Amino acid sequence: MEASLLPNKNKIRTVSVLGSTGSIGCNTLDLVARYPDHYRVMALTANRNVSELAEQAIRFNAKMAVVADESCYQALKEALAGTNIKVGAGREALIEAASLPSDWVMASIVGAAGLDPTLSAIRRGAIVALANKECLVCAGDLVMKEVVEHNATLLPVDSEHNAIFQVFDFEQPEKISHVTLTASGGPFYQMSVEEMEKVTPQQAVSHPNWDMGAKISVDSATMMNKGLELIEAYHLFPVSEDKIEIIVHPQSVIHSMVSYVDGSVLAQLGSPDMRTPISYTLAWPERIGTPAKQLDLARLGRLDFFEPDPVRFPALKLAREALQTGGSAPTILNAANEIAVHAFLEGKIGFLEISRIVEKTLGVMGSVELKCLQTVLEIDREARRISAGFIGN
Ligand SMILES: NC(=O)C1=CN([C@@H]2O[C@H](COP(=O)(O)OP(=O)(O)OC[C@H]3O[C@@H](n4cnc5c(N)ncnc54)[C@H](OP(=O)(O)O)[C@@H]3O)[C@@H](O)[C@H]2O)C=CC1
Ligand SMILES: CC(=O)[C@@H](O)[C@H](O)COP(=O)(O)O
Ligand SMILES: [Mn+2]
Repeated sequence: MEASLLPNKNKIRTVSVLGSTGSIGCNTLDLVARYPDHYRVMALTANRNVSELAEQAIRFNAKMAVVADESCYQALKEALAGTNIKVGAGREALIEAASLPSDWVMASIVGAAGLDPTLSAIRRGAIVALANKECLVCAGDLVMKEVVEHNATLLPVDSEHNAIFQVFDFEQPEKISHVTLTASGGPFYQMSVEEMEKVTPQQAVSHPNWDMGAKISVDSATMMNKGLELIEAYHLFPVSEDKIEIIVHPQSVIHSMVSYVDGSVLAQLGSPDMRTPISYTLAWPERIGTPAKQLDLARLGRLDFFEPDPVRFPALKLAREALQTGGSAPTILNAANEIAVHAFLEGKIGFLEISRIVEKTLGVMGSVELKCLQTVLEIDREARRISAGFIGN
């Protein structure tokens, strides 16, 4: 039986948050802070944000705080001087943080950089709340194999996958006709290609419904986010690629749906606040209260749905084709996308170049079988090198 969060059962769940200074990390700690009798923090990690990490580590009395960027080590050491908090920096320290024996780990580092630490948590059989979708996109088969081998529990945090998880009948998957991922369409859903040509990073990170980190916000704007989520859903749930549909639903109220052979459609709804899906994984298998606003459907009045437009949003097609191709194609897609999004955020390329660079990189690199993690890391590195070569060309 898992740790109980019901009053009087008095069992504390220890938690580590990888990527604690980000949007998901801060929302996770916001919930943890609301239940001081139920949760204790073990490890917290960031990339470079020393001041936020140190403040969190002190506030939650963490056992360990780690920055991925080694040049930030001294600053973190100084910020935590006089405390008992162990300080670390670099990849090895990140893995050490993930390996501390917490019951529950939030995997919320952005990008493929989260793969190694997430695997460390999986390999010790922890309950892993997975926000870091890129690690499933670049190494889904290998990650899921390790989950089974190490008897880890993987709980989807991504709002769509968390929704599906809540309504998916794992006892009879053959009775599922298809699953439908909802997409907001992002900030540019009404724009023409000509208009999208000129959008700025600031416009792209202004998501209409969700408050998220810069990278995923740009992914939502290109709709690559939904492409990554298609691949994520394929690995998380026992459904084939052709049974995963995408529909644009601009209000982000229905977070996703599962359709059954008898015509029933089960959906999870809620106001767009990540504390709802995070709480579902934090308290799992129970539920806890969150400050997310209760839905007021009468006030909302209407819910809209559209077919996605593959011409203005080519990323969707690229991701589906990469999943169909299999092997290393999704790894290449993910790495090239990370490089292109970063270049866009730095003002080096235009918005429409993001998908073009991903397409060109996939065109140059053929797909190979992903036999082991080493191959994933090599393909990831090569795709980053090749896609970086397209920037400015
Ligand atoms: N935000 C959301 O609502 C949702 C996010 N997700 C997914 O969750 C993940 C996190 O997203 P989000 O919280 O928005 O991202 P943020 O950019 O807000 O936060 C990312 C976190 O990862 C850390 N980080 C960044 N780069 C590295 C690195 N190279 N090595 C180690 N740590 C690093 C950051 O540290 P620092 O602060 O020092 O830079 C920060 O703590 C992504 O995979 C995203 O797709 C999924 C669904 C919803
Ligand atoms: C909150 C969350 O899960 C994001 O992935 C969100 O879904 C992004 O919105 P889009 O539907 O615009 O991609
Ligand atoms: Mn999502």
